[in-house]
Amino acid sequence: MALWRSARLGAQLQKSSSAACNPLSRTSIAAFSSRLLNQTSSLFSTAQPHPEASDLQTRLRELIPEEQARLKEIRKKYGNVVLGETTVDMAIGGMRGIKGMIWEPSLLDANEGIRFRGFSIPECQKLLPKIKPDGEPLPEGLLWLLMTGEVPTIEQALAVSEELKSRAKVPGHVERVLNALPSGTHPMTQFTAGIMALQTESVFAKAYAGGIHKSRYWEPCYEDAMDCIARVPALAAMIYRKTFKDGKVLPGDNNLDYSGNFAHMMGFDDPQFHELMRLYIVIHSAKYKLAPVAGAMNDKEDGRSYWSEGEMVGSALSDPYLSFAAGMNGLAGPLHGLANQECLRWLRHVVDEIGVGASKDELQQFVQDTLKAGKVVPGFGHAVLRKTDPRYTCQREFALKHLSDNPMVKLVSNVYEVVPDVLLKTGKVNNPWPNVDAHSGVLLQHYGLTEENFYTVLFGVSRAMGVLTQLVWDRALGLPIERPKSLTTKAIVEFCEKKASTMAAA
Ligand SMILES: CC(=O)SCCNC(=O)CCNC(=O)[C@H](O)C(C)(C)COP(=O)(O)OP(=O)(O)OC[C@H]1O[C@@H](n2cnc3c(N)ncnc32)[C@H](O)[C@@H]1OP(=O)(O)O
Ligand SMILES: O=C([O-])CC(=O)C(=O)O
Repeated sequence: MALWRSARLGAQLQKSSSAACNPLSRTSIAAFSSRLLNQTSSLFSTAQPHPEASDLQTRLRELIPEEQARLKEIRKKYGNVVLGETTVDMAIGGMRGIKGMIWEPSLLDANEGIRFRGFSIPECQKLLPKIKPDGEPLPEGLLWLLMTGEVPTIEQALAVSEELKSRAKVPGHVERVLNALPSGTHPMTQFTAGIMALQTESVFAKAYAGGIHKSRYWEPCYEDAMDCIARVPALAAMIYRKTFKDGKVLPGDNNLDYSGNFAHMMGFDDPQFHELMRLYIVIHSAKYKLAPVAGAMNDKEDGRSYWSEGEMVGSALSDPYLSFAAGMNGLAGPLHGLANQECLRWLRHVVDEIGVGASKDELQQFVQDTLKAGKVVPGFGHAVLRKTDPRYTCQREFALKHLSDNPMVKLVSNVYEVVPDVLLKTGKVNNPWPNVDAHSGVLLQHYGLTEENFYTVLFGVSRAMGVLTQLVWDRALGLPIERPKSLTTKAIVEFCEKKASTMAAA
Protein backbone atom coordinates (compact mmCIF):
# COMPACT_ATOMS: atom_id res chain seq x y z
CA MET A 1 0.00 0.00 0.00
CA ALA A 2 1.44 3.36 -1.00
CA LEU A 3 2.00 5.69 1.91
CA TRP A 4 1.09 9.32 1.63
CA ARG A 5 4.12 11.07 3.00
CA SER A 6 2.76 14.56 3.39
CA ALA A 7 1.53 15.27 6.88
CA ARG A 8 -0.61 18.22 5.80
CA LEU A 9 -2.37 16.67 2.86
CA GLY A 10 -2.32 13.25 4.47
CA ALA A 11 -4.48 14.48 7.33
CA GLN A 12 -7.01 15.97 4.91
CA LEU A 13 -7.07 12.84 2.83
CA GLN A 14 -7.49 10.49 5.75
CA LYS A 15 -10.68 12.33 6.53
CA SER A 16 -11.98 12.28 3.01
CA SER A 17 -11.20 8.62 2.47
CA SER A 18 -13.60 7.62 5.20
CA ALA A 19 -16.97 6.27 4.14
CA ALA A 20 -18.64 9.23 5.84
CA CYS A 21 -16.98 11.62 3.40
CA ASN A 22 -17.57 9.55 0.35
CA PRO A 23 -21.21 9.62 -0.71
CA LEU A 24 -20.88 6.02 -1.85
CA SER A 25 -19.20 3.20 0.01
CA ARG A 26 -16.90 0.81 -1.88
CA THR A 27 -19.63 -1.80 -2.16
CA SER A 28 -22.11 0.67 -3.55
CA ILE A 29 -19.48 2.05 -5.96
CA ALA A 30 -18.99 -1.49 -7.21
CA ALA A 31 -22.73 -1.98 -7.63
CA PHE A 32 -23.09 1.38 -9.29
CA SER A 33 -20.16 0.69 -11.61
CA SER A 34 -21.41 -2.68 -12.76
CA ARG A 35 -24.93 -1.28 -13.31
CA LEU A 36 -23.43 1.46 -15.42
CA LEU A 37 -21.25 -0.96 -17.27
CA ASN A 38 -24.29 -2.90 -18.34
CA GLN A 39 -25.82 0.29 -19.69
CA THR A 40 -22.76 1.37 -21.65
CA SER A 41 -20.65 -0.21 -24.30
CA SER A 42 -17.39 0.14 -22.34
CA LEU A 43 -14.88 -2.34 -23.71
CA PHE A 44 -13.75 -3.26 -20.24
CA SER A 45 -15.14 -6.37 -18.70
CA THR A 46 -15.33 -4.78 -15.25
CA ALA A 47 -15.39 -1.29 -13.80
CA GLN A 48 -15.37 -2.48 -10.21
CA PRO A 49 -12.53 -1.29 -8.02
CA HIS A 50 -9.72 -3.70 -7.27
CA PRO A 51 -8.51 -2.40 -3.91
CA GLU A 52 -5.85 -5.09 -3.66
CA ALA A 53 -3.76 -3.68 -6.55
CA SER A 54 -1.51 -1.11 -4.94
CA ASP A 55 0.02 0.43 -8.03
CA LEU A 56 -1.09 1.24 -11.53
CA GLN A 57 1.48 -0.76 -13.44
CA THR A 58 0.73 -3.92 -11.47
CA ARG A 59 -2.96 -3.52 -12.20
CA LEU A 60 -2.27 -2.95 -15.91
CA ARG A 61 -0.09 -6.05 -15.99
CA GLU A 62 -3.07 -8.01 -14.69
CA LEU A 63 -5.54 -6.43 -17.11
CA ILE A 64 -3.54 -6.50 -20.34
CA PRO A 65 -3.66 -10.26 -21.07
CA GLU A 66 -7.45 -10.24 -20.50
CA GLU A 67 -7.90 -7.31 -22.84
CA GLN A 68 -5.62 -8.79 -25.49
CA ALA A 69 -7.68 -11.97 -25.45
CA ARG A 70 -10.91 -9.99 -25.57
CA LEU A 71 -9.80 -7.94 -28.56
CA LYS A 72 -8.80 -11.10 -30.37
CA GLU A 73 -12.21 -12.53 -29.65
CA ILE A 74 -13.98 -9.36 -30.86
CA ARG A 75 -12.03 -9.53 -34.09
CA LYS A 76 -12.77 -13.22 -34.57
CA LYS A 77 -16.46 -12.85 -33.83
CA TYR A 78 -17.28 -9.48 -35.37
CA GLY A 79 -14.38 -8.76 -37.72
CA ASN A 80 -16.65 -8.65 -40.79
CA VAL A 81 -19.45 -6.56 -39.28
CA VAL A 82 -20.00 -3.27 -41.14
CA LEU A 83 -19.75 -0.30 -38.74
CA GLY A 84 -21.00 2.32 -41.20
CA GLU A 85 -20.63 3.63 -44.68
CA THR A 86 -18.42 6.37 -46.06
CA THR A 87 -19.90 8.92 -48.40
CA VAL A 88 -18.26 11.46 -50.68
CA ASP A 89 -19.63 14.15 -48.32
CA MET A 90 -17.74 12.54 -45.44
CA ALA A 91 -14.50 12.42 -47.43
CA ILE A 92 -14.82 16.10 -48.34
CA GLY A 93 -16.21 17.06 -44.95
CA GLY A 94 -13.25 16.20 -42.76
CA MET A 95 -14.10 12.51 -42.23
CA ARG A 96 -16.85 13.55 -39.81
CA GLY A 97 -18.78 10.52 -38.54
CA ILE A 98 -16.52 7.84 -40.00
CA LYS A 99 -16.17 5.10 -37.41
CA GLY A 100 -12.63 3.95 -37.82
CA MET A 101 -10.56 4.05 -34.68
CA ILE A 102 -10.20 2.38 -31.30
CA TRP A 103 -10.14 4.88 -28.44
CA GLU A 104 -10.62 3.45 -24.96
CA PRO A 105 -10.34 6.28 -22.37
CA SER A 106 -13.41 8.22 -23.41
CA LEU A 107 -16.50 8.08 -25.57
CA LEU A 108 -18.65 10.93 -26.79
CA ASP A 109 -22.40 10.86 -27.09
CA ALA A 110 -23.65 13.69 -29.30
CA ASN A 111 -26.38 14.54 -26.80
CA GLU A 112 -25.07 13.71 -23.37
CA GLY A 113 -21.39 14.57 -23.86
CA ILE A 114 -18.26 12.81 -22.80
CA ARG A 115 -17.98 9.73 -20.62
CA PHE A 116 -14.66 8.69 -19.18
CA ARG A 117 -14.58 4.89 -19.24
CA GLY A 118 -18.36 4.94 -19.11
CA PHE A 119 -18.68 7.59 -16.39
CA SER A 120 -20.21 11.01 -17.04
CA ILE A 121 -18.64 14.14 -15.55
CA PRO A 122 -21.15 14.34 -12.65
CA GLU A 123 -20.53 10.65 -11.94
CA CYS A 124 -16.77 11.24 -11.92
CA GLN A 125 -17.28 14.19 -9.57
CA LYS A 126 -19.23 11.92 -7.26
CA LEU A 127 -17.17 8.75 -7.42
CA LEU A 128 -13.52 9.68 -7.82
CA PRO A 129 -11.43 10.25 -4.68
CA LYS A 130 -11.22 13.83 -3.42
CA ILE A 131 -9.24 15.86 -0.92
CA LYS A 132 -12.35 17.47 0.55
CA PRO A 133 -15.78 15.84 0.68
CA ASP A 134 -17.37 18.71 -1.24
CA GLY A 135 -14.33 19.28 -3.44
CA GLU A 136 -13.42 18.30 -6.96
CA PRO A 137 -11.99 14.89 -7.87
CA LEU A 138 -8.25 14.28 -7.98
CA PRO A 139 -6.90 13.92 -11.54
CA GLU A 140 -4.64 11.18 -10.17
CA GLY A 141 -7.80 9.11 -9.53
CA LEU A 142 -9.05 9.92 -13.00
CA LEU A 143 -5.76 8.70 -14.46
CA TRP A 144 -6.27 5.35 -12.72
CA LEU A 145 -9.80 5.22 -14.13
CA LEU A 146 -8.64 6.10 -17.66
CA MET A 147 -5.87 3.51 -17.59
CA THR A 148 -7.77 0.64 -15.98
CA GLY A 149 -11.48 1.33 -16.46
CA GLU A 150 -11.90 1.03 -12.67
CA VAL A 151 -12.85 3.64 -10.09
CA PRO A 152 -9.82 3.71 -7.77
CA THR A 153 -9.75 3.66 -4.04
CA ILE A 154 -8.25 6.70 -2.33
CA GLU A 155 -5.08 4.67 -1.70
CA GLN A 156 -4.74 3.85 -5.38
CA ALA A 157 -5.20 7.51 -6.36
CA LEU A 158 -2.56 8.47 -3.82
CA ALA A 159 -0.21 5.81 -5.15
CA VAL A 160 -0.54 7.46 -8.58
CA SER A 161 0.15 10.82 -6.96
CA GLU A 162 3.33 9.48 -5.37
CA GLU A 163 4.40 7.78 -8.56
CA LEU A 164 4.01 11.02 -10.52
CA LYS A 165 6.02 12.94 -7.91
CA SER A 166 8.84 10.45 -8.13
CA ARG A 167 9.00 11.01 -11.90
CA ALA A 168 8.50 14.79 -11.99
CA LYS A 169 12.06 16.09 -12.35
CA VAL A 170 12.58 18.01 -15.59
CA PRO A 171 16.17 17.74 -16.89
CA GLY A 172 18.18 20.96 -17.05
CA HIS A 173 18.50 21.14 -20.83
CA VAL A 174 14.74 21.70 -21.21
CA GLU A 175 15.02 25.14 -19.61
CA ARG A 176 17.96 25.94 -21.89
CA VAL A 177 15.87 25.02 -24.94
CA LEU A 178 13.11 27.38 -23.74
CA ASN A 179 15.66 30.12 -23.08
CA ALA A 180 16.91 29.82 -26.66
CA LEU A 181 13.49 30.69 -28.12
CA PRO A 182 12.90 34.33 -29.06
CA SER A 183 10.78 36.38 -26.66
CA GLY A 184 7.20 36.50 -27.85
CA THR A 185 7.19 32.80 -28.82
CA HIS A 186 3.65 31.58 -28.21
CA PRO A 187 3.37 29.47 -25.04
CA MET A 188 2.01 26.53 -27.06
CA THR A 189 5.07 26.61 -29.32
CA GLN A 190 7.22 26.67 -26.19
CA PHE A 191 5.20 23.76 -24.80
CA THR A 192 5.70 21.51 -27.81
CA ALA A 193 9.39 22.53 -28.02
CA GLY A 194 9.71 21.61 -24.33
CA ILE A 195 8.03 18.22 -24.86
CA MET A 196 10.37 17.57 -27.79
CA ALA A 197 13.32 18.49 -25.56
CA LEU A 198 12.07 15.97 -22.99
CA GLN A 199 12.19 13.29 -25.68
CA THR A 200 15.89 12.75 -24.92
CA GLU A 201 14.59 10.87 -21.87
CA SER A 202 12.44 8.41 -23.82
CA VAL A 203 12.66 4.93 -22.34
CA PHE A 204 10.67 3.56 -25.28
CA ALA A 205 13.08 4.94 -27.90
CA LYS A 206 16.02 3.41 -26.04
CA ALA A 207 14.27 0.07 -25.55
CA TYR A 208 13.33 -0.05 -29.23
CA ALA A 209 16.89 0.71 -30.28
CA GLY A 210 17.99 -2.04 -27.90
CA GLY A 211 15.74 -4.55 -29.69
CA ILE A 212 12.92 -5.05 -27.18
CA HIS A 213 10.36 -7.74 -28.16
CA LYS A 214 7.10 -6.25 -29.45
CA SER A 215 5.06 -8.04 -26.78
CA ARG A 216 6.77 -5.81 -24.21
CA TYR A 217 6.41 -2.45 -25.98
CA TRP A 218 3.77 -1.30 -23.53
CA GLU A 219 6.20 -1.39 -20.60
CA PRO A 220 8.62 1.35 -21.79
CA CYS A 221 5.60 3.14 -23.26
CA TYR A 222 4.08 3.20 -19.77
CA GLU A 223 7.35 4.59 -18.37
CA ASP A 224 7.35 7.43 -20.92
CA ALA A 225 3.64 8.11 -20.52
CA MET A 226 3.92 8.43 -16.74
CA ASP A 227 7.16 10.45 -16.94
CA CYS A 228 5.60 12.79 -19.46
CA ILE A 229 2.39 13.23 -17.42
CA ALA A 230 4.53 13.85 -14.33
CA ARG A 231 6.77 16.43 -16.04
CA VAL A 232 4.38 18.54 -18.09
CA PRO A 233 3.11 20.60 -15.11
CA ALA A 234 6.68 21.72 -14.25
CA LEU A 235 7.36 22.44 -17.93
CA ALA A 236 4.15 24.46 -18.27
CA ALA A 237 4.82 26.36 -15.04
CA MET A 238 8.32 27.16 -16.27
CA ILE A 239 6.85 28.59 -19.48
CA TYR A 240 4.34 30.62 -17.50
CA ARG A 241 6.90 32.11 -15.11
CA LYS A 242 9.33 32.91 -17.93
CA THR A 243 6.80 34.40 -20.30
CA PHE A 244 4.55 36.33 -17.96
CA LYS A 245 6.18 36.64 -14.54
CA ASP A 246 9.61 37.31 -13.09
CA GLY A 247 11.24 34.40 -14.94
CA LYS A 248 12.02 32.57 -11.67
CA VAL A 249 11.16 28.88 -11.84
CA LEU A 250 9.37 27.98 -8.61
CA PRO A 251 10.20 24.60 -7.08
CA GLY A 252 7.42 22.09 -6.56
CA ASP A 253 5.95 21.30 -3.14
CA ASN A 254 5.82 17.57 -2.45
CA ASN A 255 3.11 18.12 0.14
CA LEU A 256 0.66 19.02 -2.59
CA ASP A 257 -1.30 16.89 -5.01
CA TYR A 258 -0.73 17.01 -8.80
CA SER A 259 -3.07 19.95 -9.48
CA GLY A 260 -2.25 21.88 -6.32
CA ASN A 261 1.45 21.57 -7.04
CA PHE A 262 0.97 22.65 -10.64
CA ALA A 263 -0.88 25.78 -9.49
CA HIS A 264 1.78 26.38 -6.84
CA MET A 265 4.62 26.16 -9.39
CA MET A 266 2.83 28.78 -11.50
CA GLY A 267 2.62 30.97 -8.38
CA PHE A 268 -1.00 30.41 -7.29
CA ASP A 269 -1.60 29.28 -3.72
CA ASP A 270 -5.30 29.98 -3.26
CA PRO A 271 -6.85 26.60 -2.25
CA GLN A 272 -9.96 27.44 -4.27
CA PHE A 273 -7.82 27.86 -7.37
CA HIS A 274 -6.31 24.45 -6.62
CA GLU A 275 -9.86 23.06 -6.60
CA LEU A 276 -10.49 24.71 -9.96
CA MET A 277 -7.32 23.14 -11.36
CA ARG A 278 -8.49 19.69 -10.21
CA LEU A 279 -11.78 20.16 -12.04
CA TYR A 280 -10.05 21.74 -15.04
CA ILE A 281 -7.57 18.87 -15.47
CA VAL A 282 -10.24 16.20 -15.04
CA ILE A 283 -12.64 17.63 -17.61
CA HIS A 284 -9.95 18.48 -20.18
CA SER A 285 -8.12 15.18 -19.78
CA ALA A 286 -9.55 12.95 -22.44
CA LYS A 287 -10.36 13.57 -26.01
CA TYR A 288 -13.62 12.79 -27.64
CA LYS A 289 -13.53 9.89 -29.99
CA LEU A 290 -12.30 11.17 -33.34
CA ALA A 291 -10.83 14.51 -32.42
CA PRO A 292 -11.03 17.10 -35.16
CA VAL A 293 -8.55 17.23 -37.97
CA ALA A 294 -7.60 20.78 -37.03
CA GLY A 295 -4.00 19.70 -36.80
CA ALA A 296 -4.04 17.30 -39.71
CA MET A 297 -1.35 17.34 -42.27
CA ASN A 298 -1.07 15.23 -45.37
CA ASP A 299 2.19 13.88 -46.56
CA LYS A 300 2.79 14.04 -50.26
CA GLU A 301 2.21 10.77 -52.03
CA ASP A 302 0.61 8.34 -49.69
CA GLY A 303 -1.96 10.74 -48.27
CA ARG A 304 -1.53 9.47 -44.75
CA SER A 305 -3.18 11.94 -42.42
CA TYR A 306 -1.95 12.41 -38.92
CA TRP A 307 -4.74 13.34 -36.63
CA SER A 308 -6.37 12.63 -33.33
CA GLU A 309 -3.90 14.19 -31.00
CA GLY A 310 -0.93 11.99 -31.19
CA GLU A 311 -2.51 8.61 -31.59
CA MET A 312 -1.82 8.25 -35.27
CA VAL A 313 1.74 9.48 -34.97
CA GLY A 314 2.18 6.98 -32.15
CA SER A 315 0.97 4.18 -34.41
CA ALA A 316 4.24 4.49 -36.33
CA LEU A 317 5.92 3.56 -33.01
CA SER A 318 7.03 7.14 -32.55
CA ASP A 319 7.68 7.33 -28.82
CA PRO A 320 5.17 8.97 -26.45
CA TYR A 321 7.00 12.32 -26.38
CA LEU A 322 7.02 12.58 -30.19
CA SER A 323 3.38 11.51 -30.36
CA PHE A 324 2.20 13.84 -27.61
CA ALA A 325 4.06 16.81 -29.11
CA ALA A 326 2.39 16.12 -32.48
CA GLY A 327 -0.99 16.07 -30.78
CA MET A 328 -0.26 19.33 -29.00
CA ASN A 329 0.36 21.01 -32.34
CA GLY A 330 -3.18 20.02 -33.32
CA LEU A 331 -4.54 21.31 -30.00
CA ALA A 332 -2.87 24.66 -30.75
CA GLY A 333 -5.28 25.30 -33.65
CA PRO A 334 -7.93 28.01 -33.03
CA LEU A 335 -10.82 25.73 -33.99
CA HIS A 336 -9.63 23.26 -31.32
CA GLY A 337 -7.83 23.99 -28.03
CA LEU A 338 -6.75 27.51 -28.87
CA ALA A 339 -10.44 28.44 -28.83
CA ASN A 340 -10.21 28.96 -25.04
CA GLN A 341 -7.69 31.74 -25.59
CA GLU A 342 -9.78 33.12 -28.45
CA CYS A 343 -12.89 32.98 -26.33
CA LEU A 344 -11.55 35.14 -23.51
CA ARG A 345 -10.14 37.54 -26.09
CA TRP A 346 -13.56 37.76 -27.72
CA LEU A 347 -15.23 38.42 -24.36
CA ARG A 348 -12.69 41.17 -23.68
CA HIS A 349 -13.60 42.77 -27.02
CA VAL A 350 -17.22 42.66 -25.95
CA VAL A 351 -16.30 44.48 -22.73
CA ASP A 352 -14.16 47.05 -24.56
CA GLU A 353 -16.73 47.71 -27.29
CA ILE A 354 -20.09 47.54 -25.52
CA GLY A 355 -19.30 47.04 -21.83
CA VAL A 356 -19.55 44.13 -19.41
CA GLY A 357 -23.20 44.94 -18.73
CA ALA A 358 -24.17 45.08 -22.43
CA SER A 359 -27.85 44.51 -23.17
CA LYS A 360 -29.00 41.41 -25.06
CA ASP A 361 -29.69 43.53 -28.15
CA GLU A 362 -26.18 44.96 -28.07
CA LEU A 363 -24.74 41.48 -27.62
CA GLN A 364 -26.82 40.15 -30.48
CA GLN A 365 -25.47 42.89 -32.74
CA PHE A 366 -21.91 42.14 -31.60
CA VAL A 367 -22.32 38.44 -32.45
CA GLN A 368 -23.77 39.31 -35.85
CA ASP A 369 -20.83 41.63 -36.51
CA THR A 370 -18.41 38.81 -35.63
CA LEU A 371 -20.10 36.57 -38.21
CA LYS A 372 -20.23 39.35 -40.80
CA ALA A 373 -16.47 39.79 -40.41
CA GLY A 374 -16.09 36.15 -41.51
CA LYS A 375 -15.05 34.93 -38.06
CA VAL A 376 -16.38 32.16 -35.83
CA VAL A 377 -17.82 32.82 -32.39
CA PRO A 378 -15.25 31.03 -30.24
CA GLY A 379 -16.54 28.67 -27.57
CA PHE A 380 -19.65 27.73 -29.53
CA GLY A 381 -20.25 24.74 -31.76
CA HIS A 382 -18.76 21.28 -31.85
CA ALA A 383 -17.95 18.70 -34.48
CA VAL A 384 -19.78 15.92 -32.66
CA LEU A 385 -21.81 17.32 -29.75
CA ARG A 386 -25.34 18.52 -30.39
CA LYS A 387 -26.12 19.89 -26.92
CA THR A 388 -24.46 22.16 -24.36
CA ASP A 389 -21.13 20.60 -23.47
CA PRO A 390 -21.33 19.07 -19.95
CA ARG A 391 -17.81 20.41 -19.44
CA TYR A 392 -19.31 23.89 -19.86
CA THR A 393 -22.08 23.03 -17.40
CA CYS A 394 -19.79 21.84 -14.62
CA GLN A 395 -17.62 24.95 -14.97
CA ARG A 396 -20.77 27.05 -14.77
CA GLU A 397 -21.72 25.22 -11.55
CA PHE A 398 -18.25 25.92 -10.15
CA ALA A 399 -18.67 29.60 -11.09
CA LEU A 400 -22.07 29.83 -9.43
CA LYS A 401 -20.72 28.16 -6.28
CA HIS A 402 -17.54 30.21 -5.94
CA LEU A 403 -17.67 33.41 -8.01
CA SER A 404 -21.26 34.22 -8.79
CA ASP A 405 -20.64 37.95 -8.24
CA ASN A 406 -17.99 38.17 -10.95
CA PRO A 407 -19.41 40.39 -13.75
CA MET A 408 -17.63 38.30 -16.40
CA VAL A 409 -19.54 35.22 -15.19
CA LYS A 410 -22.76 37.15 -15.73
CA LEU A 411 -21.53 38.18 -19.18
CA VAL A 412 -20.87 34.52 -20.07
CA SER A 413 -24.50 33.68 -19.12
CA ASN A 414 -25.83 36.56 -21.19
CA VAL A 415 -23.74 35.44 -24.15
CA TYR A 416 -25.24 31.94 -23.73
CA GLU A 417 -28.70 33.44 -24.01
CA VAL A 418 -27.90 35.27 -27.23
CA VAL A 419 -25.39 33.31 -29.33
CA PRO A 420 -27.29 30.05 -30.09
CA ASP A 421 -30.23 31.91 -31.72
CA VAL A 422 -27.91 33.99 -33.89
CA LEU A 423 -25.94 30.91 -34.95
CA LEU A 424 -29.14 28.97 -35.67
CA LYS A 425 -30.39 31.78 -37.89
CA THR A 426 -27.38 31.30 -40.19
CA GLY A 427 -29.04 28.01 -41.14
CA LYS A 428 -25.74 26.17 -41.37
CA VAL A 429 -24.39 25.70 -37.85
CA ASN A 430 -25.01 22.14 -36.72
CA ASN A 431 -24.49 22.80 -33.03
CA PRO A 432 -25.14 26.31 -31.72
CA TRP A 433 -24.45 25.44 -28.07
CA PRO A 434 -21.43 26.38 -25.94
CA ASN A 435 -18.45 24.04 -25.64
CA VAL A 436 -15.87 23.65 -22.87
CA ASP A 437 -13.90 26.71 -24.00
CA ALA A 438 -16.77 29.14 -23.52
CA HIS A 439 -16.35 29.18 -19.74
CA SER A 440 -12.82 28.22 -18.77
CA GLY A 441 -11.13 31.59 -19.39
CA VAL A 442 -13.47 33.54 -17.14
CA LEU A 443 -12.79 31.16 -14.25
CA LEU A 444 -9.03 31.37 -14.70
CA GLN A 445 -8.96 35.15 -14.91
CA HIS A 446 -10.98 35.40 -11.69
CA TYR A 447 -8.10 33.78 -9.78
CA GLY A 448 -5.48 35.97 -11.45
CA LEU A 449 -4.41 33.73 -14.34
CA THR A 450 -5.25 36.46 -16.81
CA GLU A 451 -2.78 35.71 -19.63
CA GLU A 452 -5.07 34.04 -22.15
CA ASN A 453 -2.23 33.06 -24.50
CA PHE A 454 -1.26 30.53 -21.84
CA TYR A 455 -4.66 28.83 -21.56
CA THR A 456 -4.12 26.17 -24.21
CA VAL A 457 -1.01 25.02 -22.35
CA LEU A 458 -3.25 24.24 -19.36
CA PHE A 459 -5.47 22.29 -21.74
CA GLY A 460 -2.39 20.45 -23.03
CA VAL A 461 -1.18 19.50 -19.54
CA SER A 462 -4.62 18.02 -18.84
CA ARG A 463 -4.85 16.23 -22.19
CA ALA A 464 -1.61 14.34 -21.53
CA MET A 465 -3.56 11.94 -19.30
CA GLY A 466 -6.05 10.85 -21.97
CA VAL A 467 -3.75 10.79 -24.98
CA LEU A 468 -0.93 8.93 -23.27
CA THR A 469 -3.29 6.41 -21.69
CA GLN A 470 -4.47 5.42 -25.15
CA LEU A 471 -0.90 5.14 -26.36
CA VAL A 472 -0.11 2.62 -23.59
CA TRP A 473 -3.14 0.58 -24.65
CA ASP A 474 -2.22 0.87 -28.34
CA ARG A 475 1.08 -0.82 -27.54
CA ALA A 476 -0.45 -3.30 -25.09
CA LEU A 477 -3.03 -4.41 -27.65
CA GLY A 478 -0.49 -4.47 -30.46
CA LEU A 479 -2.55 -2.11 -32.64
CA PRO A 480 -0.96 -1.58 -36.06
CA ILE A 481 0.19 1.48 -37.94
CA GLU A 482 -2.85 3.59 -38.92
CA ARG A 483 -3.31 4.30 -42.57
CA PRO A 484 -6.73 5.50 -43.75
CA LYS A 485 -7.12 5.48 -47.52
CA SER A 486 -7.12 8.83 -49.29
CA LEU A 487 -8.42 9.56 -52.77
CA THR A 488 -7.89 12.34 -55.28
CA THR A 489 -11.05 14.23 -56.34
CA LYS A 490 -10.47 12.79 -59.83
CA ALA A 491 -10.52 9.26 -58.41
CA ILE A 492 -13.74 10.05 -56.53
CA VAL A 493 -15.47 11.31 -59.68
CA GLU A 494 -14.30 8.30 -61.68
CA PHE A 495 -15.50 5.94 -58.97
CA CYS A 496 -18.93 7.64 -58.77
CA GLU A 497 -19.38 7.72 -62.55
CA LYS A 498 -18.46 4.08 -62.88
CA LYS A 499 -20.90 3.20 -60.12
CA ALA A 500 -23.69 5.23 -61.78
CA SER A 501 -23.16 3.57 -65.16
CA THR A 502 -23.09 0.08 -63.61
CA MET A 503 -26.38 0.86 -61.85
CA ALA A 504 -27.91 2.24 -65.06
CA ALA A 505 -26.87 -0.88 -66.94
CA ALA A 506 -28.37 -3.20 -64.31
C1 LIG B 1 -12.03 21.57 -27.20
C2 LIG B 1 -12.60 21.89 -28.51
O1 LIG B 1 -11.94 21.75 -29.51
S1 LIG B 1 -14.22 22.38 -28.61
C3 LIG B 1 -14.30 23.39 -30.10
C4 LIG B 1 -13.55 24.67 -29.93
N1 LIG B 1 -13.66 25.54 -31.11
C5 LIG B 1 -14.44 26.64 -31.13
O2 LIG B 1 -15.11 26.97 -30.17
C6 LIG B 1 -14.39 27.47 -32.41
C7 LIG B 1 -15.80 27.86 -32.86
N2 LIG B 1 -16.49 26.70 -33.35
C8 LIG B 1 -16.24 26.20 -34.62
O3 LIG B 1 -15.47 26.74 -35.41
C9 LIG B 1 -16.97 24.93 -35.03
O4 LIG B 1 -18.19 24.82 -34.37
C10 LIG B 1 -16.11 23.65 -34.79
C11 LIG B 1 -14.75 23.76 -35.46
C12 LIG B 1 -15.90 23.41 -33.29
C13 LIG B 1 -16.85 22.44 -35.38
O5 LIG B 1 -16.85 22.58 -36.77
P1 LIG B 1 -17.88 21.81 -37.70
O6 LIG B 1 -18.03 20.40 -37.24
O7 LIG B 1 -17.46 22.02 -39.09
O8 LIG B 1 -19.23 22.58 -37.37
P2 LIG B 1 -20.54 22.68 -38.24
O9 LIG B 1 -20.81 21.43 -38.99
O10 LIG B 1 -21.60 23.17 -37.33
O11 LIG B 1 -20.16 23.82 -39.30
C14 LIG B 1 -21.06 24.23 -40.30
C15 LIG B 1 -20.83 25.69 -40.59
O12 LIG B 1 -21.15 26.46 -39.43
C16 LIG B 1 -20.06 27.27 -39.08
N3 LIG B 1 -19.92 27.37 -37.62
C17 LIG B 1 -19.86 26.35 -36.72
N4 LIG B 1 -19.66 26.85 -35.50
C18 LIG B 1 -19.59 28.19 -35.62
C19 LIG B 1 -19.35 29.24 -34.71
N5 LIG B 1 -19.13 29.03 -33.41
N6 LIG B 1 -19.32 30.50 -35.18
C20 LIG B 1 -19.54 30.75 -36.49
N7 LIG B 1 -19.75 29.79 -37.40
C21 LIG B 1 -19.76 28.52 -36.97
C22 LIG B 1 -18.84 26.53 -39.64
O13 LIG B 1 -17.72 27.41 -39.75
C23 LIG B 1 -19.39 26.05 -40.96
O14 LIG B 1 -19.41 27.14 -41.85
P3 LIG B 1 -19.02 26.97 -43.41
O15 LIG B 1 -19.98 25.95 -43.95
O16 LIG B 1 -19.18 28.32 -43.97
O17 LIG B 1 -17.60 26.46 -43.43
O1 LIG C 1 -13.58 16.36 -29.75
C1 LIG C 1 -13.51 17.44 -30.31
O2 LIG C 1 -13.91 17.61 -31.48
C2 LIG C 1 -12.94 18.62 -29.61
C3 LIG C 1 -13.08 18.57 -28.13
O3 LIG C 1 -14.08 18.97 -27.58
C4 LIG C 1 -12.00 17.99 -27.35
O4 LIG C 1 -11.07 17.43 -27.92
O5 LIG C 1 -12.05 18.08 -26.12
